[in-house]
Amino acid sequence: MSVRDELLQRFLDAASRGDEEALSLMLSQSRELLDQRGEQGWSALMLTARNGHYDAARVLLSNGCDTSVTNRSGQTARDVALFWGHRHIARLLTSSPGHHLRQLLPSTDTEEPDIHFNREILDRMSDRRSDGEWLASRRASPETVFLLFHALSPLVRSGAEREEQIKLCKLRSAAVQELLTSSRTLEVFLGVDKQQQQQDDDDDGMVAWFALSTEDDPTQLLKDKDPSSFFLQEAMPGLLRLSDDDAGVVAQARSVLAWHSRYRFCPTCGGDTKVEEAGYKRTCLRAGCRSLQGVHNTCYPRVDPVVIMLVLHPDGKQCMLGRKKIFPPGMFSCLAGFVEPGETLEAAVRREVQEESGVQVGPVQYLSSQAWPMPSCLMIGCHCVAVTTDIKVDQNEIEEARWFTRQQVMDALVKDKRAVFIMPPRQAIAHYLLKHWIGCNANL
Ligand SMILES: NC(=O)C1=CN([C@@H]2O[C@H](COP(=O)(O)OP(=O)(O)OC[C@H]3O[C@@H](n4cnc5c(N)ncnc54)[C@H](O)[C@@H]3O)[C@@H](O)[C@H]2O)C=CC1
Ligand SMILES: [Mg+2]
Ligand SMILES: [Mg+2]
Ligand SMILES: [Mg+2]
Ligand SMILES: [Zn+2]
Repeated sequence: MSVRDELLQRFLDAASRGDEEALSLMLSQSRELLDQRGEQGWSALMLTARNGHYDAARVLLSNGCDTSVTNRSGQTARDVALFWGHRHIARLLTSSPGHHLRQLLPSTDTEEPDIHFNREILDRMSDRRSDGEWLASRRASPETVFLLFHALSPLVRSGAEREEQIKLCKLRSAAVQELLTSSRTLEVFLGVDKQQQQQDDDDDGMVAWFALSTEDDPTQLLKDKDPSSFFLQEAMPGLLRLSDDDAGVVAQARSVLAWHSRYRFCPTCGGDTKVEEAGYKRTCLRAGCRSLQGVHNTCYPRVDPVVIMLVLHPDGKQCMLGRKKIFPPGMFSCLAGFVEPGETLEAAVRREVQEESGVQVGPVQYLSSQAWPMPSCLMIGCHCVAVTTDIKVDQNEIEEARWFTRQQVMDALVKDKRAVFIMPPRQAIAHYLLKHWIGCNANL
């Protein structure tokens, strides 16, 4: 008997005896044993089903075992369980493949999280974007709020309450008259204040917000404005210092402005473009350009979908986090990656995890999303369950990836002195994915 056959025999014997520990141990050393069949074409799962070993069958299932495999008589493990009267095991095997891994996913019936960049204090009123007259009246109103940007950085000042917090400078019509008429200014209509709108549904009472992006020399501009104001230097972590209200507005404004800065010319023919729909469209000026026929998505602000996922260990007690080289020392976060064309979210999660960590993923579950305006990502937050556990990182993308226990995540969350890693900041959806997983355990 070869070494391989001997190993398989030992594995099948453990299944016949219902020895869960031996099964787990052997699988952790050689996963390919999982669906292999012995002399009579019987797999380990069939043997647990034959002998009524419920827990051992669960161990095999939680490792991602294939329930559709048949023996030489064409019976599946479920058929075997029914034949020998083990109804509870038959029921276990009736559930869809991956059912047991699926049970490890946290519940999703929660409120939408109020995380950074996600708050919507403005009603975008897209139907007004082409109403030139109305826009002109809003531009002239003394109530209207103008946010100033230079090179995608908002004009801000230090917050009064907390030193680390910064506030958007909300300029009034009188302060931006010159900018409004300058050809070096780009204007985007952001919407109207929702709160104000509720109090007063008269059109003239609406407080409109605009973003103005200027190419003028910022030092010159600042001279005659509030001396304590400044253009925020680094988007990361600078934008994380905004209040939740301000962050939501910046997410919208910065993404649209970033699109303008990258799509100045028509991506279809390279021609000049003109800005329309209050900053929400760029139309090619070259007659006959293909982008003028039908709906061309390059004419509208772009969003890049990115999946971000907390990978759960099949034992349900650990999760995988990774480190990029650019992260602050000690910080570990969820893996993430751009969705590729022609890919579902689930496929993108499986591919990115496999690429970056070598781990294979089974069930995937969406939780919630976050706008991430660096420059225009939509973070799609998911939990997923791994079916393999050996980590082999892609050094180009990730410096290190590790499994962390719930306790280790808890310690990091409360910044306990025993913490072995630093959590991603509370403003990132990665933080929320971790917190949600921890919160779902009633024992903690
Ligand atoms: N809010 C949060 O908690 C987090 C947000 N993020 C954001 O998600 C983004 C994507 O995550 P990564 O791990 O960097 O993605 P990734 O794992 O797909 O790798 C990025 C690399 O892939 C290439 N790439 C492929 N498609 C691309 C596309 N459509 N646009 C740009 N580059 C593309 C580039 O070479 C890039 O350097 C980050 O840039 C970051 O802004 C990332 C982690 C946490
Ligand atoms: Mg990647
Ligand atoms: Mg990545
Ligand atoms: Mg990628
Ligand atoms: Zn064109």
